[in-house]
Amino acid sequence: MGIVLGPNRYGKAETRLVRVHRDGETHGLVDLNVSIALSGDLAATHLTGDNSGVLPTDTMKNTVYAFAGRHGVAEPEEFALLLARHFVDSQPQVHGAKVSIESFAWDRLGPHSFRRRGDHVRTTVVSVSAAGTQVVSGVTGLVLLNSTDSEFHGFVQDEFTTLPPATDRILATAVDARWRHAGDDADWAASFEGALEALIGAFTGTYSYSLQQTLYAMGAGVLENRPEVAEVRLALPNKHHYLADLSPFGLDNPNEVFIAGDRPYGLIEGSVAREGAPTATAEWWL
Ligand SMILES: O=c1[nH]c(=O)c2[nH]c(=O)[nH]c2[nH]1
Repeated sequence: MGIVLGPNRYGKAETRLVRVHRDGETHGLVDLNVSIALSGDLAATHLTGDNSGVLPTDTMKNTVYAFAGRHGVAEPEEFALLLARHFVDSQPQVHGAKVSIESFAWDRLGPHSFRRRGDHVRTTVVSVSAAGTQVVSGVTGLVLLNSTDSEFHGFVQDEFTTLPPATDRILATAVDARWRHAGDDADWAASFEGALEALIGAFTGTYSYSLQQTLYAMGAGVLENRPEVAEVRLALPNKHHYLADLSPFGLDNPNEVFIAGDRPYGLIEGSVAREGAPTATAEWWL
């Protein structure tokens, strides 16, 4: 029986970096969680423990801090590109680099005071290899709710179906969205803000007959507003809200009192792409 080493990669996960940009009295703050995964000629260390081609993950962590000091940290996409290209260009045995960054936003309270924004997290995943350079931006944990303009009926009924048709329900989700850029050069800040606005606008502006329909509208909204984006992928948990039965208390409930469900939840996932856009050069998501 032959045994072979399969695909592998390694790197430092979740390097936490806070960078203060001191511009006189007024400071800027960048707060990142950086994960690096390198792939390439790594068979020797797996098969014999020969580490001559292994750049320590500790060095990768140091590189994050060194680059933050030397170059500053502007947009996460830019910082991820800088790191990914560095590892592929400087290490002949490294053929692919994937740098994933979570960015935590801080709102300004004063020239040097900040309050961490508690809701969504901005994400980026940059992949550099001979196949190309791919930049994916995204957002996770963006919790949205419409208290009306959502229906769900006309669905399949089988012997196990008990769900009543809904003609006026709450639609709520925690958006996990990623969008793949056609190129590797963009105004990353404007692109992110525009995509976020398009996602929110499509969620709030769609009269929905299913979360699937809302998902498509959100993906299409990003593509319509952001020409630099090639494909949008979304994972939308359906945060169910169940109408509370108040009849035991002699009360009616005209769609006002709800039980916020926790689990299980519906999970609606899908991709919306621009026809003719460049295809992905690295595995990304879904
Ligand atoms: O928007 C919805 N899509 C579904 O597929 C589904 N299934 C379900 O039970 N409720 C819902 N709601």
